[in-house]
Amino acid sequence: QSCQWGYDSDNGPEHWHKYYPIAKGENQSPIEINSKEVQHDPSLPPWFVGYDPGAAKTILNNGRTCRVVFDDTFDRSVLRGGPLPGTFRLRQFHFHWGSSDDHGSEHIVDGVKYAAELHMVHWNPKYSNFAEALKQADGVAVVGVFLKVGKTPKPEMKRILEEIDNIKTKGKEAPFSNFDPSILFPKSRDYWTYHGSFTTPPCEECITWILLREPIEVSPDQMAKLRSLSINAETEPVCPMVDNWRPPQPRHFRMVRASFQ
Ligand SMILES: NS(=O)(=O)c1ccc(C(=O)NCCc2c[nH]cn2)cc1
Ligand SMILES: [Zn+2]
Repeated sequence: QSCQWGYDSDNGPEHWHKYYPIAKGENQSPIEINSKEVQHDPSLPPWFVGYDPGAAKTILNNGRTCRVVFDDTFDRSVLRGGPLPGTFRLRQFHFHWGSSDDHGSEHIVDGVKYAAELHMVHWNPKYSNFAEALKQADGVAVVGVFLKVGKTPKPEMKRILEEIDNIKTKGKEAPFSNFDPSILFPKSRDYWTYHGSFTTPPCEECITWILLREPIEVSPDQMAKLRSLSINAETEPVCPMVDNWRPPQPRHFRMVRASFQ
């Protein structure tokens, strides 16, 4: 189907606006973070999470990313504080990564592209559901964590990467229980925050981004494992799931605030 968006030259980020006009909006994500231009705001409060490991449900390959889904039918796993008005419910987390270790993140910091970027997606329960929340400017909050390649594997990634063998192709899903995603956070809580959008179509401009300054470190083998996912269904020719990132979008008149000095 021609409007099936993706990351190839014929359906990638340069084409998205044809079916999803918001993609050319003035509050699009990702963006480049330039330390010299951020507004240091010491009054920005710390953010907190209270995640219930029992809320984890499944891990799936949707043909574009590897996503872990949580029960968000009540305030079971929540994010609050920081720039947010009230508590936001954790719905899912997923990743974006490159075809090699030198690129793959969506946000770029002072010219640095990380190998991957983890997005923890939360929505504002003052709206009746996620579909309603994504129509509101304060509807969604995403915590972004950069993945940097180093020698030491991140043991907390083990569970996720072990499941990958069961969800190699598009549409595959496996049970994924008893997982507290806060173990994936780095030590520091320092963050940048700005108002933006989904980095995938329809690119609604409903997201308060909270980007953690400190990357987590993963090993080359762990990155290779992510790259062993395929975008095709089981019956189709193999097509590796790599480079599922959107390039930076114009910042326009948006301010990026830093919680740290
Ligand atoms: N990369 S990201 O910005 O964190 C992000 C987070 C969540 C979604 C998502 O849940 N998409 C399906 C539901 C939907 C969105 N808009 C209309 N339906 C997409 C991208
Ligand atoms: Zn994402």
